[in-house]
Amino acid sequence: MTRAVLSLGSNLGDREGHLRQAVRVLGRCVERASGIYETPPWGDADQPAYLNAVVLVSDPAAAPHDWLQRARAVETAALRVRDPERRFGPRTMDVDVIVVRDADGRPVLSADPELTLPHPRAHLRAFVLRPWHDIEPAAELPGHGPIAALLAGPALAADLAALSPRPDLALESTA
Ligand SMILES: Nc1ncnc2c1ncn2[C@@H]1O[C@H](COP(=O)(O)OP(=O)(O)OP(=O)(O)O)[C@@H](O)[C@H]1O
Ligand SMILES: Nc1nc2c(c(=O)[nH]1)N=C(CO)CN2
Repeated sequence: MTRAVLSLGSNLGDREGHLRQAVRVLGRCVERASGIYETPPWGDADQPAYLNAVVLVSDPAAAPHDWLQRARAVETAALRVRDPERRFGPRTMDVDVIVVRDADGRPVLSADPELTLPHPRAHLRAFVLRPWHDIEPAAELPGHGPIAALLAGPALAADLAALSPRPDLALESTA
């Protein structure tokens, strides 16, 4: 049994459609989904704005690496093409595994480059922490403390101010 926090991002094509497709592909393991934010590109400014969201997922049968496999399946479903020249470049779909917790709620720690846990850049990314905080306000990022404190700190203030909630969009169908 593991639970995970997954970050979803898209800045090419039907961005909202890609995020909604991600939720569909992840299926019944999605426990909670955040609202959608419009966010300026991080790490490589010369690309369109992203839509970002976060989902909390759980599965009695999933090991930590299964979440990476599922993340890749979601990216493949959105026909993501990797550009080796642009590490943080544009993409139809990006799914990052932010944290994984075991059945007792303990965080899984990993230095494996294939699956580093927690995600090594999550603490720098308002586009991850803000939607995550909306759906799990008391969450902690192992090694960095409460996400509420990270969001209140000076390092993320400018990025946070540049995020725009998109209440006109939703991850899950309300029909
Ligand atoms: N926690 C993690 N979540 C997702 N991918 C990870 C993680 N830890 C390591 N990786 C590895 O990172 C590699 C690059 O993934 P990807 O192309 O999605 O990176 P990126 O989205 O460009 O950058 P970033 O990981 O900073 O968001 C993948 O091969 C994957 O195995
Ligand atoms: N705003 C924003 N910027 C990014 C994102 C993302 O999801 N949102 N993903 C990236 C891939 O590493 C690089 N930059």
